[in-house]
Amino acid sequence: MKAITLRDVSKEYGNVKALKSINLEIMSGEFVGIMGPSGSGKSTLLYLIAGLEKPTSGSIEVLGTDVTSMKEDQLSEFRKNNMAFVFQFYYLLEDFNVLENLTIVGELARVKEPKKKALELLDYLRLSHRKNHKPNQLSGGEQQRVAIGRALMLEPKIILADEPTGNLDMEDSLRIFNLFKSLNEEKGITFLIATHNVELTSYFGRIVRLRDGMLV
Ligand SMILES: Nc1ncnc2c1ncn2[C@@H]1O[C@H](COP(=O)(O)OP(=O)(O)OP(=O)(O)O)[C@@H](O)[C@H]1O
Repeated sequence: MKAITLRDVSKEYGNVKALKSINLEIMSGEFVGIMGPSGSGKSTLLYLIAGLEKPTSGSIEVLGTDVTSMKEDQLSEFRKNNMAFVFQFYYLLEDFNVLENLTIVGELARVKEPKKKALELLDYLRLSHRKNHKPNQLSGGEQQRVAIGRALMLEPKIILADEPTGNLDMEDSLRIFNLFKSLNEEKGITFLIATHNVELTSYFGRIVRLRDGMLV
């Protein structure tokens, strides 16, 4: 099944052409890297797929649905049911502990038994012993695992990650990629990961390379 299809997608910011006529197809269950120099359009590509930005021209289908023509409220519902975004900065709620950071998301999305689900995920992420800690009491790698746990609360079919290891050392980066890979293999989640880190390329089943907004 096709997870993501881009047809002739371009994105301009004023007179900056961030993406130029991109055609791309990602199948469900793929583990894909997006690589390319700074400013080549990696983040823009992910934001367009998530529907956080609209393309200037072209169309994007996610799991058979055209996200470019959807209204904002439909789109946020669609996103919530299908996609999660993982960022370089973790954006955790600093005043809440780890368990609460997960349960709050579950409650907002009306997940069944959010606390039970959060505890199961923390166990899976090997973070149970940190559940009562606040984010600032955790290492960068642990904070990113919490952010991933929060993303997993909504059982996404697709995870879009923008430089998810950008703030981490090599050891923590490998741990995050091993986690992504097991989620891909065990739960069939499709991954699209933008990264600069060439040491992580061996994880990818396929690499999409961008230069100056074009696929190369
Ligand atoms: N909101 C915006 N307004 C104006 N220009 C933008 C905006 N977002 C991105 N751009 C421009 O679009 C181009 C592509 O940016 P993008 O962030 O997608 O690249 P990137 O490959 O993710 O870079 P990096 O690796 O540095 O994060 C750049 O020239 C950037 O300056």
